[in-house]
This record gives sequence, structure tokens and C-alpha cells, in this order.
Amino acid sequence: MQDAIDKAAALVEAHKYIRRFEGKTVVVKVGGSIMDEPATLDSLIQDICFMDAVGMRPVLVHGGGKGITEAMKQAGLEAQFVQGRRYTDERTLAIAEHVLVRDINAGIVKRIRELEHKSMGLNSLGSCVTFARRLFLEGDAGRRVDIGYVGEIESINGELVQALVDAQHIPVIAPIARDPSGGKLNVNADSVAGHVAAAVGAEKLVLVSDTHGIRLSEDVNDLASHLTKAQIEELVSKGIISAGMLPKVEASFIALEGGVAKTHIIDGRIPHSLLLEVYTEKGIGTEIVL
Ligand SMILES: Nc1ncnc2c1ncn2[C@@H]1O[C@H](COP(=O)(O)OP(=O)(O)O)[C@@H](O)[C@H]1O
Ligand SMILES: CC(=O)N[C@@H](CCC(=O)OP(=O)(O)O)C(=O)O
Repeated sequence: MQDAIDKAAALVEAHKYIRRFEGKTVVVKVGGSIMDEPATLDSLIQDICFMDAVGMRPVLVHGGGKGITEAMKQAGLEAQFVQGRRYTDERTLAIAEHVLVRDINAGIVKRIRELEHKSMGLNSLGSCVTFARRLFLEGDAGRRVDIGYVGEIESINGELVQALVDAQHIPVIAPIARDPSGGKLNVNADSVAGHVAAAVGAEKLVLVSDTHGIRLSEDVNDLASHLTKAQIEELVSKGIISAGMLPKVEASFIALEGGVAKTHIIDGRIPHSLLLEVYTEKGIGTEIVL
């Protein structure tokens, strides 16, 4: 009996948030780090469909870094990352596009449709909404570091994303962008999500990864529940925020500076982490504000 009462109480608690977020857009970015277990990704897709069912307007941006690394290995290539971005030569770009668009993007759209929600894949092989220029990173002593066919977002076709959202479709966006000459560039998926969130004026940006949140030290249990931009900049300068977390905090700043109220980094391995973040009092993970 207590079990049933707890479930009813959870619904009542959720009701307040369902009302608050009705009609509001939330951009959810799902990382390759949680795609190892098909059940984990499937549970997240179900959470997104739940949000859609209760009137929130989810937009999904996905990565797939682990899958790309695996496919590269099978092709005899070794993955290299610089400041959280993959060194991308021509072969790597072709592999990344195959994994991200043909496998992951198509698979997510198919699953959403199986759950009887409307969805549309926005990717480099169809309707592309991401436009980028070559990204050159800053190395030691101001040196320019060329990491190949990697892009930084220049613009997003927010109108197309918004039109789909208004037509009750869940847009699913892959991180291969077009460059001004019609070529393709590999963009970090967190960066895409940050720009998309700003372009559609999202209420929230939620980055779903394989960490409980941002660590404040080497201790994995030393986690922050709330951080400001200034606090994050200090953690970056001390090297505590590094590797794959760097594009996440940069994407959070882009979203926040673009008008998004809050961004969140949550652990997708926790069942229904997305619903816990959005529809409960306490939330989970690390919340970032300006
Ligand atoms: N301060 C930090 N707190 C948490 N994770 C961090 C931190 N600094 C670096 N990381 C790393 O960032 C990783 C998340 O980035 P990444 O592996 O690219 O995930 P995703 O595939 O979800 O985008 C974590 O698993 C962790 O290893
Ligand atoms: C330039 C760059 O690094 N692109 C990423 C795109 C995929 C991605 O971002 O996937 P995750 O979200 O799983 O990390 C890559 O090739 O891994």
C-alpha cells in the first residue's frame, strides 16, 4: 500500500512542475558516454516522450563519441582528443557521420516514433540546422592548433527547429554541421546543444552524461550542486574541470549568455534522471547559472 501512496505523492509533486513547464522548450543533450547500455538510452528516450506527453517541448541533441572511437578502432584508427575535441581527418569525418547520423540519429527517431510520438531527424544527410566554420584551438604561447575537420557553430536554423516544436514534433539533432562551402564539419555535441538552446530560447539546457555532476576536486564524491560561471572558470584554471567536461561548461555559458535561465549536468545512468531533474523539488546533478 505504502508503495502506491508514494507513487501518488510523486505525481502530486510533479503536477506543480508539469504546470510550470507547460509549453516551455527544454534542450536535452545525450552523450555517447551513456549509450553503451541500450536500456539506458531507451529509458532516456522514454523520459523525453513523457515530457512531450505532459506538454513540455523537448528538443534532443545527441553525441556518440564512444561509438565513433569504437568504429575508428575497427577501421585501424586511433582517436585523439585536444581540449575535449576529436582530431578529425577525412576518414574520421566519414566514420563520425556514419555513426552519428546513420546509426544514432536514425535509431533515436525510429524509437521515438515507435513510442507514438512525432519526431524528425535534423542532420547533415537531410535537413541540416547547424552551420559552422573551422575551429582552431589555442595552444601554448598563443599557438593556433589545427585539429582538422572540426567546426565551431556559426549559426543555427532556429526557425526550423521551432517550427517542428510548434508542430508537436521532437527534433533530434546530430552534431555534424555544414560549412559555408557546403562541406561538413564535426562539432562537439555539447557545443551544438548550447547554441540550439540559445537559438530557440529554451527554458533549460540539460546535459546528460556519465557523471553525477561537476567534481570540485580529485575526489569523485566531492560534487557541486550549484555553480556560477566565475566558480567554473576557477575550476578550469586549476585543471579540475578538464577533457570532456570542458565543452560542457563552454556550452552552458553559450546557453546562459543566450538567455537560457539554467543549465544542468546530470547522470543518465540513474534511472529517470531527466524526470528527477525537471519534475521534482530537489533536482539532481550540477546546476549552472551565470
Ligand atoms: N570536474 C569534473 N567533474 C566531472 N567530470 C569531469 C570533470 N573534469 C573532467 N570530467 C570528465 O568529463 C567526462 C564527461 O565528458 P564525456 O566523456 O565527453 O561525456 P559525454 O559523452 O556524455 O559528452 C566525465 O566522465 C569525466 O571523466
Ligand atoms: C569535434 C568533436 O569532438 N566531435 C564529437 C562529436 C560527438 C560528440 O560530441 O559526442 P559526445 O557527446 O558523446 O562526446 C566527436 O567526434 O566525438
